[in-house]
Amino acid sequence: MSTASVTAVPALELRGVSKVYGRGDTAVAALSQVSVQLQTGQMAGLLGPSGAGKSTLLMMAGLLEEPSEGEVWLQGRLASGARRAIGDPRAFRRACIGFVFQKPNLVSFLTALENVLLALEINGLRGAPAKARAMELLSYLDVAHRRDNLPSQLSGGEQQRVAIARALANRPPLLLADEPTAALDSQRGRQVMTLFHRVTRDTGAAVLVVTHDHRSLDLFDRILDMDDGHLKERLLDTSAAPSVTA
Ligand SMILES: Nc1ncnc2c1ncn2[C@@H]1O[C@H](COP(=O)(O)OP(=O)(O)OP(=O)(O)O)[C@@H](O)[C@H]1O
Repeated sequence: MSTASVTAVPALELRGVSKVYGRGDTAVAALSQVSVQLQTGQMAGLLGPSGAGKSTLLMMAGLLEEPSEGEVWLQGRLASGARRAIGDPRAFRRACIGFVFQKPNLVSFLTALENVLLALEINGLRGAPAKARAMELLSYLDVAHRRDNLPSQLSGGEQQRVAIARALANRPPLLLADEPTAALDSQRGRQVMTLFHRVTRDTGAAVLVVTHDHRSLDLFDRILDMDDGHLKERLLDTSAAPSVTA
C-alpha cells in the first residue's frame, strides 16, 4: 500500500488577496495580501473591529466581488479573474456557495416551505423531490412545523433557520455567513451558531462565519482575526470540547 499522504483540496483558498475601493486620495485598502485556506468540514469564525475587512473578505470568497490583486480558489479551481476555471461565476455561486446574512431576507409573500422550494427551483429541482428535500431541511433545522407560515409570522430565530435551510438547499460545499446572529438574543444566537456547527459536522461543508459574538467562539474549529485589512489566525486551545446541546 502506498504511504504517500493525500492532500485534501481546500474548499476555499485565498492567495495574496487585496482589495482597494476607490482611487487616489480616497482609496481604501479593505484587504491587504490575505492568504488563507479553509478545508471541508471546518467551521471558521472571522472576527475583528468594524471596518476591518470582514465583509469584504466574504464578498471575495463568495464571488460577489473581484479582488484587486491575488486569487480566489474554490474546490481546487481558480474562481477569480479572467483565467477563472469555474465557468459562469453566477451559476457556480448558485450551485456551490450558500449565503446567510444578518437579516434573513426571506421572500415576504412566500411561506417558509416556498422560500426553500424557490432556492431548489432556481437550481432545477421541482415537484415531489424538491418538496421532500425542502421538508427534510426544515425538519433538520427544527422549523418544519412552521412550513406554512409567512416570514412575518415567524420569530427572528425561526426566520434565520429558514434562511439557513434555503442556503443549504443545494448542498453547497461552502457556506458563508455574515453576522447571522447579530439580530438575535444570546440564547437564540447560540442556537443558530450551534446549527452551523451541526451543519459543518453533518454535511462536511466548509463554513465561514463573520461574527462579533464572542460567547459562541467555543463552537469554531478556527478563529481568524482581521484588523485593518490584515488576517491572522488565532491559536486555539483544542483541549476543551464545545457544548453543543444549546
Ligand atoms: N463598496 C465600498 N466602497 C468603498 N469603500 C468600501 C466599500 N465596501 C467597504 N468599504 C470600506 O472597506 C473597509 C472594510 O469594510 P468591510 O465592510 O469589509 O468591514 P467589516 O469588517 O465587515 O466592518 P463591519 O464589522 O462594520 O461590518 C472599510 O473601511 C469600508 O469603509
